[in-house]
Amino acid sequence: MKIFTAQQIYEADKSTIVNQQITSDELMERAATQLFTWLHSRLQGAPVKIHLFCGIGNNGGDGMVLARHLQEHGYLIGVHVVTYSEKRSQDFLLNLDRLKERKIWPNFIGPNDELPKIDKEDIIVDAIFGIGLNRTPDDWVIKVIQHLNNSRAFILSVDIPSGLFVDKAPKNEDSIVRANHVLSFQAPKLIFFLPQTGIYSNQWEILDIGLDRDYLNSVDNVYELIGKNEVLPWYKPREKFSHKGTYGHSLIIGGSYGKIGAVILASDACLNTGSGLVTAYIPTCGYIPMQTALPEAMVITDTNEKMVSDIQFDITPTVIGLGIGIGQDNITTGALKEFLRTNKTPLVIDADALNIISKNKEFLKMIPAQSVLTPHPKELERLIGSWQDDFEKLDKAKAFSKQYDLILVIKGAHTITLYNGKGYINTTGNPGMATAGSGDVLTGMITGLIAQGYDSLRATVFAIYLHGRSGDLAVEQCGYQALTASEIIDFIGDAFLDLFNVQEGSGPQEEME
Ligand SMILES: NC(=O)C1=CN([C@@H]2O[C@H](COP(=O)(O)OP(=O)(O)OC[C@H]3O[C@@H](n4cnc5c(N)ncnc54)[C@H](O)[C@@H]3O)[C@@H](O)[C@H]2O)[C@@H](O)CC1
Ligand SMILES: [K+]
Repeated sequence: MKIFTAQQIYEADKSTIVNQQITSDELMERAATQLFTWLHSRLQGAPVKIHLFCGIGNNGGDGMVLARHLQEHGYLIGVHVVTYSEKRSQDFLLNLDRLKERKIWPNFIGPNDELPKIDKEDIIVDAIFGIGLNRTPDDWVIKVIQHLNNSRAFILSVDIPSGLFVDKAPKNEDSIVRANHVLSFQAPKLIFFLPQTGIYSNQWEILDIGLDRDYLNSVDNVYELIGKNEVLPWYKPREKFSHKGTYGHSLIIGGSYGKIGAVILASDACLNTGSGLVTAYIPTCGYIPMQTALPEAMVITDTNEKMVSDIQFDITPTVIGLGIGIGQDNITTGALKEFLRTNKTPLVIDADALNIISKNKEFLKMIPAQSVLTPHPKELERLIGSWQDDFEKLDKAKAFSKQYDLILVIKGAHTITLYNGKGYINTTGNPGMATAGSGDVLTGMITGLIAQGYDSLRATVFAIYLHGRSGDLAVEQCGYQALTASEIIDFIGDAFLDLFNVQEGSGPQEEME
């Protein structure tokens, strides 16, 4: 599902008006009627007080239309207009008049006015600012926003929580409405998925307001939301006359004394994702545990007992997963340098291999093009430097990925894969997956898909989806706290099966938890 910039949404708005031969007022009516239908189907006429806080732009206009429909259906409403500017939009004014015609007199709030009393049992509709916000609201408007947040009433935000920008980071966190629920028009917004701004939308939902399909389909979007609908077409069915060689040979290089488990997890995940063969390359201390824990995997041992010291093997792997549990000893750093100097096989690089590379940036040029890097936030910072906010992080990460022609994964609640100037935002997964070894499992899964012939970008995005889905299915059985990396592996098969389950799923249309 595409994610659009504010500019693209305004363009879609315009082309809808032209191609569907409607007025902007009719489009607003359509959007706000959807808001009303949503609310009405849940409230069923309940005598709860609904406070509508409206701005003076089109977001406020939506609020005005909603107020009219609510009043026509007998709801108990209070309409408050936050008059933060003289430049009121035409459609706002039109709908203000329509309210007045129905003898509804809004309460106009200016800089020095007393704020209305809100009970915690009331409902607030937040239609102060939408995607048109272009600077931090004035201090008195921030006070109004704080008043809403402090009321403890349920807040329903129209389009986005007021105070958030669509394409940049907010400057003052007090200036943002903390929405319990957001009804967003037509398409999800990037801010829902970034850690700094996502916290303001507890839940979000998309209302399809029928914007021009042709225009939306033709738009070149930077970010895409990845759910089942996006990954399912990529799935490669197994051929009847295939054999294990058809599905590639993955080599997992890593491990050190005390960290052999990481390689076991990655290798196990790799096998469960469908890699035809898996070989682990580990220090000798790991030989027995590895062979015992995972009889399906083959093992090549380093000459060093406790760490990887000299990477030598006589197999021809399809892909190599590198760095899990490998440590950062100088000996291992030297081995990594030697290995990278001659290696031509695509890599999936994780954990301490990333840390070693961060300390030796000259190694970056030796990584084969379109290899995959899977840093967690600290590792990412070591690679690309620090950032001011999530938007700068994305820009820096995109530039890094372009510079070295690498696929860069930004792990988080919504893991984002960056490549070639584009970003793929994952929708599966849950906080139970923030657990030891979860990343090793992901590395094994990405490696396993590349082994089977998925191109590196699709393999990465698909594996991240499946990894999250495995975690979501696992958590239903064991709960958040008891979810371990091994449990995630146990559910990889179910995550594959779930791709073909049409009743359930984790499409991006679903509400967030
Ligand atoms: N584009 C679409 O598809 C549709 C948009 N609609 C609504 O229209 C909204 C966008 O409306 P607008 O573009 O009028 O913008 P907003 O209603 O978000 O903001 C109002 C205006 O205030 C001004 N402003 C920005 N920051 C300010 C600040 N800090 N202090 C004072 N004034 C400030 C700007 O001129 C801005 O246009 C959407 O979020 C949505 O709710 C809907 O009516 C349905 C159709
Ligand atoms: K809003």
